[in-house]
Amino acid sequence: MKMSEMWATMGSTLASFMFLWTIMRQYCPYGVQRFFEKYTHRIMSYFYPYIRISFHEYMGDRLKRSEAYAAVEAYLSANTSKSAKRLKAEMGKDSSNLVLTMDEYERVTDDYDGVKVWWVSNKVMSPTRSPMSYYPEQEKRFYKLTFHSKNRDTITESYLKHVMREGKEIRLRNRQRKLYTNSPGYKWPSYKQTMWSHIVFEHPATFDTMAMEPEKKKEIIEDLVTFSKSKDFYARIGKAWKRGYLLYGPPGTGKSTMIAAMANLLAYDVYDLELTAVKDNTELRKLLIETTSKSIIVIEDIDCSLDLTGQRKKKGDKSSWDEDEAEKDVIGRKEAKEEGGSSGCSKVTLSGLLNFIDGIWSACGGERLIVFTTNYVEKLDPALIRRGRMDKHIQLSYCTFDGFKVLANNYLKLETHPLFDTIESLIGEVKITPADVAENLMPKSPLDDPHKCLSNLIEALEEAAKAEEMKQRSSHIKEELLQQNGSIKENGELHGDKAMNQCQIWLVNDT
Ligand SMILES: Nc1ncnc2c1ncn2[C@@H]1O[C@H](COP(=O)(O)OP(=O)(O)OP(=O)(O)O)[C@@H](O)[C@H]1O
Ligand SMILES: [Mg+2]
Repeated sequence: MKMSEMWATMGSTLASFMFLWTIMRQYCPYGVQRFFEKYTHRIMSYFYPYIRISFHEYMGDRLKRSEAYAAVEAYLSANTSKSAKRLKAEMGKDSSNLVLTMDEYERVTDDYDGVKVWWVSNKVMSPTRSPMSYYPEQEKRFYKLTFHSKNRDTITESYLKHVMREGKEIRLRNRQRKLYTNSPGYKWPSYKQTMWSHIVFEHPATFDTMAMEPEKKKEIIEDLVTFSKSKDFYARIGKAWKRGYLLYGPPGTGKSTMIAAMANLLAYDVYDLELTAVKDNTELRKLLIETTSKSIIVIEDIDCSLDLTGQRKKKGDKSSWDEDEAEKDVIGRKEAKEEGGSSGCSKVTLSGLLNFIDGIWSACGGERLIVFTTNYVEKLDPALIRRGRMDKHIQLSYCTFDGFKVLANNYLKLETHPLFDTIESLIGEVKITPADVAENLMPKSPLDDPHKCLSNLIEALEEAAKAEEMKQRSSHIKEELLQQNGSIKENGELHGDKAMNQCQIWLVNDT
């Protein structure tokens, strides 16, 4: 057979198939269509020099969107949306910019190392399998990649990896970060598979707006950035890619604010784990498995979460701040949680929590920070916070002059002011939290200028200094009285109380 005759035969066979196919699509039931489609493709593939790869949005019965499809979508939206003529517009992550992607049935070309490929965005209608479904058919979207068979190796071994890597990076950059909670306040719909519920994470805190010593801030930022870039290092040393942070200090010193700043620095999601709402260790593990990488798992106020505090009831504990206040606060918080009705039913144990942090399951996912916060670090079980579990311990403390300058810049846009000297000398003498400084710097009316706000702060500092002095004098007098009575050892409590009453009377008369 001559060459020209062969082409003619092939052409007419293909034309017949195309004609048959068109008729089939219009008049035949879906099953018959699928049968003919299958065989048409087989015959065509003998003559067709191109290879096609499909990326379906949903594979089989899986409810989860295919990651490969999402990566291709992101890649095409960034790389080829300029050449596409029909585009879809969707709201971007901060609801202010539009993201453009290829519209259905649109076709674009891409060039990779001199190799040309074609992408088509497509969809088919297929019958729904669920008898409960209201709709008889459902849309199935997919992207189809076409390339010449001579470039098979370049595309399958290199180009597709490039598309996946770039697509995932674009998705990470563009995604809306989420704040997850397992709080029982949310009612889980029965069909919901996950125990986490989420909202968009939009906390404005950054390390720039955090009031703390510049060197400490720099050290923490470097630690975090190094961690986020250490995938290979962790793999080499055979350790799961995660890091524990313990943030401790008095209330209002910025522990929660720092978690938000960490999440913003690394662009991580935040999982706020309410331990008292977790039924038992199994549920805790389930929650852990459901967390994704690039995230911070937070357990706030770990000391009051459960009975994990070991030495809490030990007498004579010295805490870094007022111990009476501390004791009252622990009990107060614990009671408050119990009133909420959840604390009583949790069976999570210390060993369950330790397993959560560094057990075998904690390695799945990778690139995760685990952060505990507490007001009472010395009351925690040492096993819980030993290095290796909580790798970095960060103390957040009362406001320093450096911290004040950051807040003055945040709240009043001031870098210097004649009243700064007074504040510098006062702030070194008193214990005032950044939260209190911030509150004083906040203008209370439209008429409040920076001078007025700084004067408010000076007033608060002077009051705090006076209170501090009173406290010191009273404890000094108390000590003296106890020594005079010489009965500290035998009956310290009774004499101590009497002495305290006496000294309070003297102080009142004094002032
Ligand atoms: N170091 C800080 N830098 C900037 N702002 C701070 C800082 N500390 C506290 N603040 C301000 O005070 C408010 C309360 O701080 P935050 O909730 O972070 O304190 P906390 O240490 O978590 O307290 P708690 O122990 O009661 O949970 C924040 O909204 C923030 O505006
Ligand atoms: Mg907090």
